[in-house]
Amino acid sequence: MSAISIQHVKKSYGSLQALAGVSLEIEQGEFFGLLGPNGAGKTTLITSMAGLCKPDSGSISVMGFDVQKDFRISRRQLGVVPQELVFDPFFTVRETLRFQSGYFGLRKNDDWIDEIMANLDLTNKADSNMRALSGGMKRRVLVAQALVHRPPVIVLDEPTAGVDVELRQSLWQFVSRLNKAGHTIVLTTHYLEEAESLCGRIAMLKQGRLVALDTTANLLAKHRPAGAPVRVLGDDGAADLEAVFVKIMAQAQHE
Ligand SMILES: Nc1ncnc2c1ncn2[C@@H]1O[C@H](COP(=O)(O)OP(=O)(O)OP(=O)(O)O)[C@@H](O)[C@H]1O
Repeated sequence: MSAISIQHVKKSYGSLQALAGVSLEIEQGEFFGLLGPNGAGKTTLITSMAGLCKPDSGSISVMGFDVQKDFRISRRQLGVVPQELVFDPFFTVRETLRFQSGYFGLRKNDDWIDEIMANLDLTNKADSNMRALSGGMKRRVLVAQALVHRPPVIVLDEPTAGVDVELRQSLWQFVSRLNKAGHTIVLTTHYLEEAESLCGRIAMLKQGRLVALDTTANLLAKHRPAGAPVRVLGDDGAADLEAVFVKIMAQAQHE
């Protein structure tokens, strides 16, 4: 069974086609990258996976559960870290996480909440009000919120936008650990060096269409600019994937 199965998904907003028929299987245990320029349809696809946006046609299942027909159980399989900073300013961090646990019917979740907070360096902010936190701290709480119900699949929509180096590193260490523990990770990011070093497989979207889908290693090998030296993945921290991305997007323009 795939972690996420996307079949022929189409979605339009008025005359704008945000998803033009996307099919994609993400296997359990993958660290999967969903890349594409602004407006490519990444967030629309993610909100559709979470059952929060209803495709015009096609279907999506998460861990075998259809997101429309089995909304509640499929939603439990998924932890989504949204792109926008959404929070209730009157709750403390701990209250926010308890409230989120309650949303999933979980009581007595404090041990896990403590563990998540410790991993995200939030412990000393546990009793701070959300409105008093910096943007980066709020983002950590969003990540924590996505994890309270221990979902097997974790989707991160640009989690490192506007985040400092330290949080990025601790966030990636934590997410990598979750991946090693068996969680499936789906990541969208505009930081291609992050995708290159973290993701085993990558899909690229452009104007609602899938224009590339392969392992990161294959994408790098196949689309390497002619004459460029072959390098070990990530050996100097340079974003080779950026050149690949630009090339694939330019090719897609002419199709
Ligand atoms: N609620 C909405 N109403 C109208 N148009 C929308 C809505 N949500 C998204 N769109 C449009 O659908 C297209 C895809 O948007 P989406 O947010 O999925 O792209 P994205 O790949 O996540 O972009 P970004 O990298 O900027 O976050 C865009 O052209 C966007 O303007």
